[in-house]
Amino acid sequence: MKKISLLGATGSIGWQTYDILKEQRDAFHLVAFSSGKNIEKTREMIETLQPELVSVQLEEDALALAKAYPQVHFTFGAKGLVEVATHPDSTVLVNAVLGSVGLESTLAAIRMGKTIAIANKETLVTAGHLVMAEAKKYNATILPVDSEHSAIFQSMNGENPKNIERLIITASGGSFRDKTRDELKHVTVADALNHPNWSMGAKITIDSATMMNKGLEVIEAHVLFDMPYDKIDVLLHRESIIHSLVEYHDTSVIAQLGTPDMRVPIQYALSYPDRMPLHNGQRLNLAQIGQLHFKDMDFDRYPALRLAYEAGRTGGTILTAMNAANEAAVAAFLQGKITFLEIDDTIERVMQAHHNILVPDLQTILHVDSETRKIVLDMVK
Ligand SMILES: NC(=O)C1=CN([C@@H]2O[C@H](COP(=O)(O)OP(=O)(O)OC[C@H]3O[C@@H](n4cnc5c(N)ncnc54)[C@H](OP(=O)(O)O)[C@@H]3O)[C@@H](O)[C@H]2O)C=CC1
Ligand SMILES: CC(=O)[C@@H](O)[C@H](O)COP(=O)(O)O
Ligand SMILES: [Mn+2]
Repeated sequence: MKKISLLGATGSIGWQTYDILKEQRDAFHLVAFSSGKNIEKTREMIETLQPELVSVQLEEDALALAKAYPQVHFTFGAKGLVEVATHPDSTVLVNAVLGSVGLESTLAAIRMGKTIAIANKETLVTAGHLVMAEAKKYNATILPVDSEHSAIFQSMNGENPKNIERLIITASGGSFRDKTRDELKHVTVADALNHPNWSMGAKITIDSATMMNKGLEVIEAHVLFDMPYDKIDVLLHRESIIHSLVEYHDTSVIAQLGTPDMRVPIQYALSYPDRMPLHNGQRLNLAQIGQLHFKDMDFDRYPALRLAYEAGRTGGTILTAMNAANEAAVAAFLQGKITFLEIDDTIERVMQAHHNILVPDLQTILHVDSETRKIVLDMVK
């Protein structure tokens, strides 16, 4: 029985993790979870899985829940995320919280030697060097949940990493893949949230439309698999059936395929190195699909991907600045404060003005993160 802590339980990844935990009660037990402001889902998860510890974003919600569920311990805010991540009984942390807010709790769990199943890519982008160094120091295993990185991880199974020629990360192209850049001037939030293949949280769906999601994923791959940026390519693949590929020196290419269902990489990270049947999983029928499509990436069409490669190759606090600028700009777009094309412009302006620090410590990263958010708030008001 693996004992699990879960951050971001009420989100898209968190709720799909809940789906797995409900179906696999003999294998997994949820001891602690965090949610944000969605109290209805928080209550459902408490009643179904009966954890010992729950953290919510607001103190008033924690107090109200404590009255309703006296057998559960409640906490809240940033310290609540750390308490859930470091619950003494859990050996695995699933980090499915949104944004760089997940960084400190991840580091705290790593320092306890826990296995980290990480969906929260912003943590790896903003402080990848710290996360991986601490994981090495404390012998903590980091397992990818992001579909592309799970695919790469699975395609590297049993292989010697020194034989890898390059990683090929697939990209669906997002909500606006059939539009020219000129046609993006007047797109709406509702249009942007309409992803062709995946049902995901709002922020990552917008990232997918700007291609910043792929930019974050290139950096995430560099961090997780220790690959140089000139050996990480992005390939447009409309159907999201091939989740990513690894090419080897002998020209062999190994890929992982499947219907687009995030429960597959979530469950694989939980059951690793074993596999389990997936409840109501839809099997891949390639004959029925008929054709798969591929296209080279166009960096002029998707400048956010170019910016991410630039930040990745530079390294240092520019990664934190880029990530925080993106988080703040996407939030501003979702609130109707800026247009879709202003997301890229905002990130580029922040990056151009940034004074880079090459090997930042945690305090520097947290400072750059909060200062960048203030700069963007000022730019968009
Ligand atoms: N969705 C997907 O298919 C994929 C997502 N990912 C990554 O996984 C992570 C989560 O994405 P997704 O599930 O889509 O996001 P969602 O927005 O759907 O969920 C985010 C979760 O984090 C909680 N949360 C948000 N802000 C805070 C905060 N300040 N303090 C505490 N909790 C907070 C939310 O709580 P509440 O809703 O209760 O307010 C919710 O539980 C992201 O890093 C994303 O890039 C990676 C691959 C695929
Ligand atoms: C499901 C998942 O892992 C997302 O990150 C997904 O990759 C988004 O799709 P695209 O960014 O390829 O549009
Ligand atoms: Mn992904």
